[in-house]
Amino acid sequence: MAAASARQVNIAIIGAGGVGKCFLSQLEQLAARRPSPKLVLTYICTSKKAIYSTDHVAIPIGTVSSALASSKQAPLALPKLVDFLGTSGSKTVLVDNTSSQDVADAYPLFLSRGISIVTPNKKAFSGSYKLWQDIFAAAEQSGAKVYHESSVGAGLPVLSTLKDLVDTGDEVTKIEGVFSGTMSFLFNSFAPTSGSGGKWSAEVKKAKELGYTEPDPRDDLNGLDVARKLTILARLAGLPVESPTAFPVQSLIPKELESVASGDEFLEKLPAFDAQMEETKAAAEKEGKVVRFVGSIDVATKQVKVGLEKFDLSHPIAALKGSDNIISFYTKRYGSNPLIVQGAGAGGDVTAMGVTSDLLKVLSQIA
Ligand SMILES: NC(=O)C1=CN([C@@H]2O[C@H](COP(=O)(O)OP(=O)(O)OC[C@H]3O[C@@H](n4cnc5c(N)ncnc54)[C@H](OP(=O)(O)O)[C@@H]3O)[C@@H](O)[C@H]2O)C=CC1
Ligand SMILES: N[C@@H](CC=O)C(=O)O
Ligand code: NA
Repeated sequence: MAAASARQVNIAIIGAGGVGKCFLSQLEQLAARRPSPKLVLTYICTSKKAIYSTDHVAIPIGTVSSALASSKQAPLALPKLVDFLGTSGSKTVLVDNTSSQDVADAYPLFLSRGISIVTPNKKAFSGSYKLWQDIFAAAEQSGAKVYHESSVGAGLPVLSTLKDLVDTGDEVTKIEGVFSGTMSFLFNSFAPTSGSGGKWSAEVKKAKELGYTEPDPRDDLNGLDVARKLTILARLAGLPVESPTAFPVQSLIPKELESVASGDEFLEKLPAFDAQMEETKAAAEKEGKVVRFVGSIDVATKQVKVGLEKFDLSHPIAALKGSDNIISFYTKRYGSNPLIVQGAGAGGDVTAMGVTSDLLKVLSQIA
């Protein structure tokens, strides 16, 4: 076991993809800017490779990408990782930059061993309601912290805003808007309020290249990514939604492509179905409107829904740009003028910013 240090916090990272790489760069800057507590990276892995030493020696953050590429170490199995981190002698924060359900399922184990968690991964908080309860019960029992701001609206202050509304005694009646950076980008470029727009399948490819989509873009196009976000928001607003499939969710996956084997094969075959989305766009245009992918939670009636809707060209949802999300909170205090959060809802840097700011919140409480 390494020597304990009160002013040292160990960091363990799972996942070094689009968001993970941006987080590493923000962590390096943070560690350089803030000498105390000393932030020490002791473990990092992808799905196949890892870097760590049994005596928890600091891994130089700046060289992680090349060191991971040449590493011969395999990742520790999750229960072994819990033991490894739990016996370091220092407070530890796990940063989960994957979209893995297996990692998410292990959160109660990490938390019960006093390991705090920050993550943009939606799976833990939008899986079964039991997992949600187990996570917060484990954190409560051990005092470990868990923050997941980037699981909704990337780095935008969506969860912190909702939590503040609820904690200060406001009554949230409705939450609605555009919750997907990918869907926002797709419809803003495929069906813009002026001009003709690009081909649907080409825009889907672009969204993936820009790092907006889930690792498998079908998880965005089938509406499940938005359904997961609404599940998280509904639970925080006090509705014990059982799962993201417990309410109506519209999928934009063509029927014929529902069973293709991989995301890559899906992208290859998608151009043959561009006409379907063109029809949807033309139907809205006939009414002088544009089509957008939105979601809403009606707290009073307990209704949650996700899907396509048509909007007048002057509507704020129609006028969004790039990967912007717009989320309106209707509450008793705010009356008929909702509190609105708007800005980029996807992308490595803005997502990592939410994770880094969560890390700062944890540090302020544990170090
Ligand atoms: N991209 C965005 O704009 C946003 C993303 N998010 C969330 O951030 C998370 C990461 O997204 P992103 O960086 O784009 O995804 P990427 O696919 O780019 O990266 C995922 C990383 O996780 C690793 N990984 C996956 N499964 C495991 C596992 N079981 N054990 C260890 N490592 C694993 C992958 O390793 P390998 O390469 O070996 O497979 C890869 O390094 C997701 O949960 C996503 O929903 C949230 C908000 C916005
Ligand atoms: N794929 C997601 C990423 C952020 O959650 C999105 O496009 O919004
Ligand atoms: Na957020």
